[in-house]
Amino acid sequence: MQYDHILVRYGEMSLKGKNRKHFINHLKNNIKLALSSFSSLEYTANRDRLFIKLNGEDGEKVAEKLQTVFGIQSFSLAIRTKSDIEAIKDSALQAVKQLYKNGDTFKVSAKRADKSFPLTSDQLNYEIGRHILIHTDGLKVDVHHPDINVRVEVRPHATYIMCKDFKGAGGLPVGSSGKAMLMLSGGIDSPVAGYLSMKRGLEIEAIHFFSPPYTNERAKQKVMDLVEKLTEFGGKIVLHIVPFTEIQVTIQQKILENYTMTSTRRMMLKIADEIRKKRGALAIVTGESLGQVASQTLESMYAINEVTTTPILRPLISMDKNEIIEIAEKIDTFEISNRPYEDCCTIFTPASPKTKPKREKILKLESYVDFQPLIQKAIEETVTIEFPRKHDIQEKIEEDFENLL
Ligand SMILES: Nc1ncnc2c1ncn2[C@@H]1O[C@H](COP(=O)(O)OP(=O)(O)OP(=O)(O)O)[C@@H](O)[C@H]1O
Repeated sequence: MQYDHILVRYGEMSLKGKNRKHFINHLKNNIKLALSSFSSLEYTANRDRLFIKLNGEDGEKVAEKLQTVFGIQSFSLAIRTKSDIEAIKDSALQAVKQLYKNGDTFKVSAKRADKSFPLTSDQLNYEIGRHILIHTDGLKVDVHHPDINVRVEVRPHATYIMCKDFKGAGGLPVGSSGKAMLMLSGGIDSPVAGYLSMKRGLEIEAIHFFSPPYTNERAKQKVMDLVEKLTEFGGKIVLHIVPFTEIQVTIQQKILENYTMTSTRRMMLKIADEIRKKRGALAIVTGESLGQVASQTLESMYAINEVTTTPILRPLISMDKNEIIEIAEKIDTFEISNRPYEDCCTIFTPASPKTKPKREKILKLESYVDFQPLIQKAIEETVTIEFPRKHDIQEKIEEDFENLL
């Protein structure tokens, strides 16, 4: 007997009383997007579960994709049957027969969402367990550490039998906490910051500052590949590529050398905030971690942050570099970030940037330069790209189709 459904258990959001519907809708849409290459799937959701009908799609392959979707606590491959004790016993037996090997142990964990069902959960455990024992060889009961846990959920319209469970990605559905702008360099940290904000339910739009000819097309491609990778955790991501050369060159020419880095960061933040307003987001996310480099001391953050009152979210603030790298490896961005193409900050970094810049001093230094027209021009010339790009989806569908043949 083949698995014909996947039963999804919601994560933390099931705690959030009034917002539940809103969370479930986001989750359902995100799941549909993540599984869009499996065209036969059908979805239904209720207050505590989401059901995916496989309609012949490969359950294991669907499960692999589902594991990256935030807002899922766990999910199981399931067999759906009638809510009738004989049908349940028979399906449970078939499910176990597919899985067990000689010497394995099992237990039955039955739950009734339908309290009018004539047997209690304990009676169900007993009846189903007995049936399995009678009709198999070399299988024993172990209620504490079984090799196979046969979960049975009796619902009013059907019963689901599950022996194969998967851990979900946890967190909240992307988009359910609103939208923020992610300042994305080509480095290791900012993609990880993006991933962690998505985990807490934020939809992100990425902003990258690009300084041709000082930075080349491959540096831009690296950022696009990072965005593409992040879409695996939450569907669509818009990337804004801001031409930054004129501003950086002006800073080099007009600002005291050891304050150029502070000024560069301030200009980036100002522009990011303007784009944020246009795009209707409520926060800016960065990959800063306290004390990691000159621009990330508390004094630097104080001087840089002065340009906006918008909340700046720094999910990595308390993390050590090796902890950040561990996540980057897990989410598969580390290798992309490690490609050798430099971004605009690396190239323009002064020999000895001020680690404790003074806010008053940078304000004074910048007051001699009219940055506003340059900022406006950079915003007007910003290029916006949506990921995953349409042709990527088409290619993916074609690739999957070829694999089927
Ligand atoms: N070219 C850029 N475009 C967009 N955001 C940037 C750029 N450079 C830096 N940032 C933002 O500023 C943060 C701090 O950058 P910085 O270069 O000081 O630190 P980092 O530890 O090297 O960060 P990362 O590994 O993300 O590059 C980055 O995490 C990112 O959010």
